[in-house]
Amino acid sequence: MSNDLELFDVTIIGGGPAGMYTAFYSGMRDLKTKVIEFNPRLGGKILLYPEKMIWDVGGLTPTMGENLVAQLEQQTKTFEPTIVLGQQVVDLERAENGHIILTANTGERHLTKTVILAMGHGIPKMAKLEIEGADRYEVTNLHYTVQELEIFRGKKVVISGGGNSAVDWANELAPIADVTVVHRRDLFGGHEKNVERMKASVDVRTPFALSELHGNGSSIEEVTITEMESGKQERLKVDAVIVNHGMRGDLSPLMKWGLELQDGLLAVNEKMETNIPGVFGAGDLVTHASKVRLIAGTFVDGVNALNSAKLYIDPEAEKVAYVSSHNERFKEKNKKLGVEV
Ligand SMILES: Cc1cc2nc3c(=O)[nH]c(=O)nc-3n(C[C@H](O)[C@H](O)[C@H](O)COP(=O)(O)OP(=O)(O)OC[C@H]3O[C@@H](n4cnc5c(N)ncnc54)[C@H](O)[C@@H]3O)c2cc1C
Repeated sequence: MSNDLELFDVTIIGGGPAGMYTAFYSGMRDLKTKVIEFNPRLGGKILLYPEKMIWDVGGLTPTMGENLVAQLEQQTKTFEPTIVLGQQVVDLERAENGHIILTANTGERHLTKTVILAMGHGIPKMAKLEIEGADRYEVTNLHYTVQELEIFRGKKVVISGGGNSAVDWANELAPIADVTVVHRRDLFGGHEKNVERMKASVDVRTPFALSELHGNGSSIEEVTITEMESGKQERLKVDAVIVNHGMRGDLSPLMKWGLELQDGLLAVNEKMETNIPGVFGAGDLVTHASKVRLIAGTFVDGVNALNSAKLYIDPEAEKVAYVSSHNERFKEKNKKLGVEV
């Protein structure tokens, strides 16, 4: 059944920051590696915020999302892993010899000794604004992501939502636009510093919900916001509305594959092992006692998952890779960079 397929040591499902960095580290540990990503390009959720500044990745001064994706992509390709784009893995089964066969939505099958699941929240879909007829404005001034900051310059922008993304966009837009944030609770998600910065620089309306859109047929001109308890309403003039009500992904295939979830996420232990031998998890997808739900956290998960995969394949292997300066595989590469080793 699987004789015709090329065997890989590690197959990583998901090409976001967790999957990309894990592929690089897999090369450092000399494993034959494949990455399968549903989207036509690598980058994961960072592709949703190409122009946002990222401040909290160690060793990186503030970097735009798209630049971090470019750097990660370059690093991912260091050891020339096989990268498969545009395929969603829909099935995972064990072959008779213990290897694992993955099947994609295209029907293509992939054979591997181990799997690292780095699927974030599955194929993410933005939670839509639950106001009738809102979808007609999606082609004009109702936005679910911010691809380009400049289009909001000098505009009256209402942001609906109170999570990380809403706070981040409010801060990014504050210097160039007149921003009002509408949120149904008083508490906001995200770093405390960012929340403080937002409160100091934009108009924050809580506890309010966006309840009506008033348009001229093609674009929104005003919105009604309603106070949660009193029902008191206000109308605000707007040039653009940004909705950040979170993302909904579908992780139900994981259960079909026999994987255990906890709080809707993939349950892993401190070695990033799932309940299925040879299958590991990393990144936003997983939950464990010391999970850090940030890009930096995905890197640590990825290293631990990969080291566990290495030991699964070869129980005699070193537990971790040596630091990169001691890695044989970098000697040639250092020479090409003109660096003495
Ligand atoms: C607006 C916003 C701003 C943020 N800002 C920051 C910040 O400043 N600093 C920070 O540290 N973090 C930030 N984050 C969080 C950060 O982006 C995530 O923690 C990170 O992207 C998680 O990486 P990941 O690889 O685990 O998952 P993801 O980035 O979600 O990538 C998962 C990938 O898996 C793919 N996939 C899913 N299912 C399948 C399948 N079945 N088959 C094939 N492919 C599949 C998806 O298409 C996706 O590309 C922000 C998030 C958002 C939304």
